[in-house]
Amino acid sequence: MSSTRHAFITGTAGFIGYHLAELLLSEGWQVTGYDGLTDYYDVALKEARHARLARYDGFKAHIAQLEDMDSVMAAMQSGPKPDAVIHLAAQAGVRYSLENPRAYIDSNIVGTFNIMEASRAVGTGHLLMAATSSVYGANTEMPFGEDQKTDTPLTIYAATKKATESLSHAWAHVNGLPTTMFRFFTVYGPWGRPDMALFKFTKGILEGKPIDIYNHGNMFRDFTYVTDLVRGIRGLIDAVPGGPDTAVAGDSLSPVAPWRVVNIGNSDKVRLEDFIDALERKLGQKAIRNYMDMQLGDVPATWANAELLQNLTGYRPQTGISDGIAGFVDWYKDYYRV
Ligand SMILES: Cc1cn([C@H]2C[C@H](O)[C@@H](COP(=O)(O)OP(=O)(O)O[C@H]3O[C@H](CO)[C@@H](O)[C@H](O)[C@H]3O)O2)c(=O)[nH]c1=O
Repeated sequence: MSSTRHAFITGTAGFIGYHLAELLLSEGWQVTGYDGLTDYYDVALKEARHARLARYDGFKAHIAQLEDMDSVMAAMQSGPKPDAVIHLAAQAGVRYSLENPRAYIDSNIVGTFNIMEASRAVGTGHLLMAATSSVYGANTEMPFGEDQKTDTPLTIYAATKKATESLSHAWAHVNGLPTTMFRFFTVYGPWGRPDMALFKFTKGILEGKPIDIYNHGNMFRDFTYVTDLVRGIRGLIDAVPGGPDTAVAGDSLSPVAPWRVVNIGNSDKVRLEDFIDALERKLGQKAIRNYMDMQLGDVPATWANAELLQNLTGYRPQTGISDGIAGFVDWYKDYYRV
């Protein structure tokens, strides 16, 4: 019998899914990717990520929508039974959910249920799915811990992700399917998303155009470097939730299901203005700053308590913003030849 491990990853043409797939492929895993290549942002960037994964023999991609249950099931049954299913595909982005809320219901609720159902049907050993730090919504107690209430989401985006935490808990209870939910904190780095702040700021500064800075720069984010993030996910793949007697210190493990939720964040509260200053230093160019008011749906601050991740995996993210920004800018200049 082959000892090669098999992962089914959704969103492999996306920012985080691409990085995770590359990490597992480099470790010798077989990876089945599933991605809808939606045009929420530049499809060429998504195709370029997939092209890099295609250099590995162990990678196979299925291009279809999450909402298409027949395709999800066929893809999941196409290879050996996955040791882990890691669901990272989503309609992402906080602000676009004000414009097009239905896209979030379709992709994040219906699509996530399809992944849950297919995971149960094939009997994977571990289902891992992305929620978001945005579920902490209007909470003000910092840092955000997994034991806090998350009953005040500020956008439909956050609400759909919170809903998937509830749906997956019930699913894990009913089916005994071990499930880990992640709450990510503003992930950034090479191959990043064009709708996110670092990409928009870098592009604007290099083109000599003004950059829009929300809430006059008076916001805080726990910026998490993508390489650190996928190392955290990698550790959690092997931290399969079991019964209540397997809980570690500070665990969010459910008393009635093999289910837990884990923050993956840098545990560092960075002021947006300081982040932009660091970007200017790396680029050697000043930004033209267009200060704006707070945007509807935005949270003023995020800051992760990452102790549970450390207790489960022995690892915690550690890249500071100057190294992280440098990693992004070097990639951006190389990829766009500027
Ligand atoms: C796009 C944009 C953002 N900002 C500000 C808002 C935030 O304080 C900060 C970072 O914004 P973003 O890079 O869009 O990230 P954020 O709002 O935290 O949301 C991200 O992080 C969330 C939490 O992990 C994810 O669920 C979202 O999918 C992801 O987009 O920069 C600006 O000032 N101007 C901008 O144009």
